[in-house]
Amino acid sequence: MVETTDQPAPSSATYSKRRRSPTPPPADPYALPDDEPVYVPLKQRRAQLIEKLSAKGGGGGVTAAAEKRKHEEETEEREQRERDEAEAKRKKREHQTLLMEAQEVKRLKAIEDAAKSEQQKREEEEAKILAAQAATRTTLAGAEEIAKGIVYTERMKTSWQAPHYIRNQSEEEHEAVREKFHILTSGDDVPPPIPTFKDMKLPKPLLEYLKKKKIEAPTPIQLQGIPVAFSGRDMIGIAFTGSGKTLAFSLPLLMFALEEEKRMPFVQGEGPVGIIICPSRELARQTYEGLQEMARLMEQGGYPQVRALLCIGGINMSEQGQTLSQGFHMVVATPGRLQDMLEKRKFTLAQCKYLCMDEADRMIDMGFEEDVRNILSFFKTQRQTLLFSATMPKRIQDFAQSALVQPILVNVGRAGAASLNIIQEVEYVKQEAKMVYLLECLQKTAPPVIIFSDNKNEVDDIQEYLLLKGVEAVAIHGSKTQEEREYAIKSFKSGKKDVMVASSVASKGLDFSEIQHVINYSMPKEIEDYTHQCGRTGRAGKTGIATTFVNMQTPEQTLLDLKYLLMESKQKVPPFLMSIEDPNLDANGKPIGCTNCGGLGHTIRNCPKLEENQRRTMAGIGRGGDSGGGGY
Ligand SMILES: Nc1ncnc2c1ncn2[C@@H]1O[C@H](COP(=O)(O)OP(=O)(O)OP(=O)(O)O)[C@@H](O)[C@H]1O
Repeated sequence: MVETTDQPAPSSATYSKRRRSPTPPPADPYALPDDEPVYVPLKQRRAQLIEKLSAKGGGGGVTAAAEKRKHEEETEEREQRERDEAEAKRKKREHQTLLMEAQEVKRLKAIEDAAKSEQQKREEEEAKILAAQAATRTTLAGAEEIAKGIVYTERMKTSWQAPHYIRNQSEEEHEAVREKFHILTSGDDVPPPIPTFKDMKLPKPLLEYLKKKKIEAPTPIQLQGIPVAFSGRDMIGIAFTGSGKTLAFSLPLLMFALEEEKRMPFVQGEGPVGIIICPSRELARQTYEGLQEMARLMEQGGYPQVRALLCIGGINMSEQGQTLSQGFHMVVATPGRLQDMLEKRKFTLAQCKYLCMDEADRMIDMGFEEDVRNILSFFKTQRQTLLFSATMPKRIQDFAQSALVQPILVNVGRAGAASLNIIQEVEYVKQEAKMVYLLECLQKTAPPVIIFSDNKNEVDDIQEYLLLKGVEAVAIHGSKTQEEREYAIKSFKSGKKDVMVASSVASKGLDFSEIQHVINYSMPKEIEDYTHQCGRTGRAGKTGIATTFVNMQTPEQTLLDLKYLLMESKQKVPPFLMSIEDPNLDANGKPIGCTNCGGLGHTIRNCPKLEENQRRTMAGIGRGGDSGGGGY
């Protein structure tokens, strides 16, 4: 039967029984129409294709693998690129933060700086320069001590004591004595000053020796310095030129040597018990001769024999063969030769307990610092260390503290100031007129006269000129041979020659008796040199004259240093010096001065000494250039 289309409309029941398509889900507004192609991302499509191709196998497999590799590489590349970009962004952000931070610090500092006074700023700057200077210097101790971290903290002990009546005096009474002699001290338990040699308990032959030399009462540096040294204390002794420092450190060494010899006589290979290091050969010889003389007199007075060795360059050590073979108690040396002898094991410092450095500041400034450090490494035990000089800038004092144990500072007069016994005259002399004027200037006093020049050629020229004019003159400077130097010193000392022409360092510390007149043919750049040069006259309480030539070629800063030094030493200041204005005055109109060298006419920022030190470092100069004394 064929169903026809005119059948009645089905009932709902019938309708419900018919197969119908299921009810569609609620419409998704975002759903794609069924016939719309679905979007497959490229990555996925590629993967599908690769999969398909690899399923087919054969040659297609190779291509698929290559495709896959390529795809992986690309992915890797892209990911790396993304990582790099992220890192770059992070860095940029970080950099920006640092930059901002730095800008903020700068801004705050600017506010702080504006609030600071000029003086504070200057002080900070100077402290920086000083610290930079200090950083170039390392501890003044032997390499072994530094390596092993050995630091001595206890003072050396001796059996010496001040006489009972002095010990019983109050500290106020001791202070009154110091005040009377213008002695300043610092440090713990400073031994009392002793105003007579007898009360220092010196043996009779020594007292007689001093009397014979017309040394009746101790000078200020001696009356305080000798008790400090006798007590075994480390010390920095500062006193003006010609004030008797040599005796202040020679006497204690001699007494110590006698004590040791008495305890146990020295035989070959033993000793020394003490050394004195000097910056020049001449100065070493002078100190050695003084020690020898005192030792001889002691022996004649019934005390045991003590021997000294002179250890300087330019002499044949075998001349002292007997001393070397007998064992010796004391050594007076220049740093270079001493170091050489120690390295060659000619003797050791195993028993050495006393070390004195004369003109310690110059020794360090002249480039002997490393030699001194090497020498220190030969010490086997703690020693008593004494540093002496007429000038001792703070930087050297600070540096030296590292080598000293609870040191005592004994200062007579301001460090660097010239002796008050010298009349200092400054004369304006044109460069071309100097030589001729020199002859006239020589008439100011009777001989002996020393003329200083800072230039070796000039020293020779002056000597030649004077000889031509019939003046008995000798010359000394660093390029002269040892014989020439010895001849010059001997003939000048003995009075055979009237005038000595010297380069500035050549005769520093030398004690020529009764020099009447010092002529500074050119004003030294460093004011300390001026002090030392003038100090060749007016020694041991005598008076003397120092004449200094200046002219247009003398730097204004040097003239300012000179002006202040003259004012400090209560000298007449010529009007042309007086009229020089100081650009570095503090708020009270006082000179700021230099914390490095102590000169008052400049600040550390333009210190000639610093410049000279830098020049030396750059040039790699050690051992004092034209030392004239030839430290070695
Ligand atoms: N107490 C004293 N009384 C008189 N004269 C003395 C006294 N002590 C030392 N002298 C003499 O004074 C002179 C200078 O002494 P010394 O050479 O020790 O001075 P200095 O302070 O070392 O000088 P410089 O710093 O120039 O080296 C010497 O001739 C010395 O004999």
